[in-house]
Amino acid sequence: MGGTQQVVVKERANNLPLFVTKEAKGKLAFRLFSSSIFVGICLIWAYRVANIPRADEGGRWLWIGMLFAELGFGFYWILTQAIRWNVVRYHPLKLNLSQSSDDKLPGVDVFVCTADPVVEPPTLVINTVLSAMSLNYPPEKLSVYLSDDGGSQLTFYAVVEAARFAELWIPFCKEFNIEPRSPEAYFSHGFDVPEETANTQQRRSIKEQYEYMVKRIEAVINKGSVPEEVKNQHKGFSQWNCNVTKQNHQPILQIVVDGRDTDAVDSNGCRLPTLVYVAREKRPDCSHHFKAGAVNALIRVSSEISNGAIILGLDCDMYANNADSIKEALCFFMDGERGHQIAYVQHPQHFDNITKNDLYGNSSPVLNKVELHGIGGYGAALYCGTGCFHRRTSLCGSKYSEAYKESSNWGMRKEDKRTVYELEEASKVLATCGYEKGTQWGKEMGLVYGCPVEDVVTGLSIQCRGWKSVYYNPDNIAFQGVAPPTLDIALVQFTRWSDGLFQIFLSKYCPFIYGHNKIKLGAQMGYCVYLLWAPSSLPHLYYAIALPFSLFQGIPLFPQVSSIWFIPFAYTTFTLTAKVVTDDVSKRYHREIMNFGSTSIMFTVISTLAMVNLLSLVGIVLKMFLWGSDVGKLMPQVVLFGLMVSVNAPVYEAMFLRKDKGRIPASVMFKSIALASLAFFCSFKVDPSM
Ligand SMILES: O=c1ccn([C@@H]2O[C@H](COP(=O)(O)OP(=O)(O)O[C@H]3O[C@H](CO)[C@@H](O)[C@H](O)[C@H]3O)[C@@H](O)[C@H]2O)c(=O)[nH]1
Ligand SMILES: [Mn+2]
Repeated sequence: MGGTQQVVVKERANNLPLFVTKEAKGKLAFRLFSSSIFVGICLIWAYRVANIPRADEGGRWLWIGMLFAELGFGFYWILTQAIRWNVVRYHPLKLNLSQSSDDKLPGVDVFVCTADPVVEPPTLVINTVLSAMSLNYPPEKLSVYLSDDGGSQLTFYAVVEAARFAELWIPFCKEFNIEPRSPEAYFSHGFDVPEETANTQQRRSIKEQYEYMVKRIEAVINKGSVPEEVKNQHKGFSQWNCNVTKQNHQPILQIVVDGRDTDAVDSNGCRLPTLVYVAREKRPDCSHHFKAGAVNALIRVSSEISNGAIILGLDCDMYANNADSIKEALCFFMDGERGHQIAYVQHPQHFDNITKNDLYGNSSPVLNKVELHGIGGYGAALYCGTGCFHRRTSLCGSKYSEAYKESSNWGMRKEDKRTVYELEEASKVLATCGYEKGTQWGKEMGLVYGCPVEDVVTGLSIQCRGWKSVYYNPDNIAFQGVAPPTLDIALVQFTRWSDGLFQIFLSKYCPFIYGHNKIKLGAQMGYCVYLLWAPSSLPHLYYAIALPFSLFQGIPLFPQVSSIWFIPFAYTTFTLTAKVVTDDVSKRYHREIMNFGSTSIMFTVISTLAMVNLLSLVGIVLKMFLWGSDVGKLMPQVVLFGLMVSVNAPVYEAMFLRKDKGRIPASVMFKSIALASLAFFCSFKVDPSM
């Protein structure tokens, strides 16, 4: 081949597309179906408005309430259509990327956040760290940072142990190409190979080493402090003087593995990735902004040490499952045509502890498999906090510009001649409390402060600076986390999210205002599906309350089955989402039985509603059988009501039948019976005609 020809071939290889976009199947069918539902909704609204009872008729206010509830349902439904209308999927073309050489690849910094050694045990944290260190990527371009908001030397001790174990674990992972890359997940899933191969022997030996390490760490945790002889083995421990507490300490920072060091090698003699432990400064009089503050400190610290152009953020329980996830993400960022527009690539949150029936609805299949693709179709994938690859520049506040297309010299890393000590001291300054004063950190730079769901609002502000984002949900799951295993933890999490998301809607970040002319209308609507998640519960609540009362008082709220007006109602299926339906009666989460067991106010609400339904049911049955009352004209309500009562079955069971510790406590039960009876008999007085 002549010289010119060679150049042409090379150029073409560089210009190969690195990802493709595919539209979801069945788009037309969906759009037709969706339009027909819209017609149904309009008919329901028309029916409600046209049939409002006169002031002298019963049930006027109940009816007007229904009108508002159905307007609410309908508008929310319209918002949800925005994220189903245009579902697209992006597919990376990894083989095309592998045609460009390693030295073109950008540096990648992985951030792992932990906050408390009790709630988030150090062995869990180091499994995430180890899984990140062993990702398939050139080690001299990979750095892992652990942010420890617990400021705990127990966690630091576990990290020191993990660094040593990494020397065995990384070559093992790469030699046998195993997945998942978290040792705990790998060994606990029982990958038993029948015949004695080199792999089995080596696996057994590494498993032993792993278990031995876990034992050592647990012994130290049980003791509550690190023994003197262990402390003497690593200079890092000297940073914990007697004044260090979780809320009050100087910045603590230790480069545990220095990736520049040619002597930092694994058992095969290959270089190790950089590993850094950071506990940013904490002072009682200085707000630390939770995870957002921790991530922003890491952004600065990492810019001093490795300055990777790509940042992967992981919660401490999200281990890497797919070993090639970095290269897949790079396909999006490095695509010659569109890559320069992309600020981040978000993976869904997957959990490895989901039970068969997904008792608390944690796996959110509609969200992960449809909606997030749908909003991603507008180039506006949500940033969900964990499992997300960011471009450093866009995360640090820069505006998008076409000029990025020309200037993508990813591979460069500046030569740094400073000693580890000098580097550590320079980095500590960036992790002090005072550093952010008077700067744009927490506003235009880094993660946005002041909202419990800092991630979503940060993603929105990045998009409003002109960037695009990609949602990517590969079959080979990239990251796996831990879903809340009890109902109250799950509810607290949902409350924090729905509350925080609604705050965004009410703030200056409301997508319709903040995103106006900056992101597409469909994306604005899509954001609002989540931001209005909390108020969207109000129409549900109204249905749950109005239905039993109206039924007991004999007020029809729906057209009779024989009426033509019944058709649109039957078509829209406004039933309550049956997240709690399970007939399993075993005790623990893995045996899939609901765990109430606490006196949380949320359980009082749930059981009071269930009691209102139950009392009405008793009332209706009495009316029918004792007084021979005709419930024919109430048929649609009776059906809906029957569904509602059956959805509540686990609640009745937990109140009256169960004896285990997960039952609804007696105090909650009595409270809810009292409240429900009160509400019930008040309504009884209001309408003496029944
Ligand atoms: O002061 C804090 C508090 C939390 N974290 C870390 O933040 C992560 C998420 O906290 P967690 O308690 O697990 O909350 P989740 O509800 O599971 O988090 C989800 O929701 C958050 C927004 O509410 C996102 O930031 C998370 O990425 C997302 O996984 C964990 O790694 C924590 O260690 C800190 O580093 N510092
Ligand atoms: Mn979590």
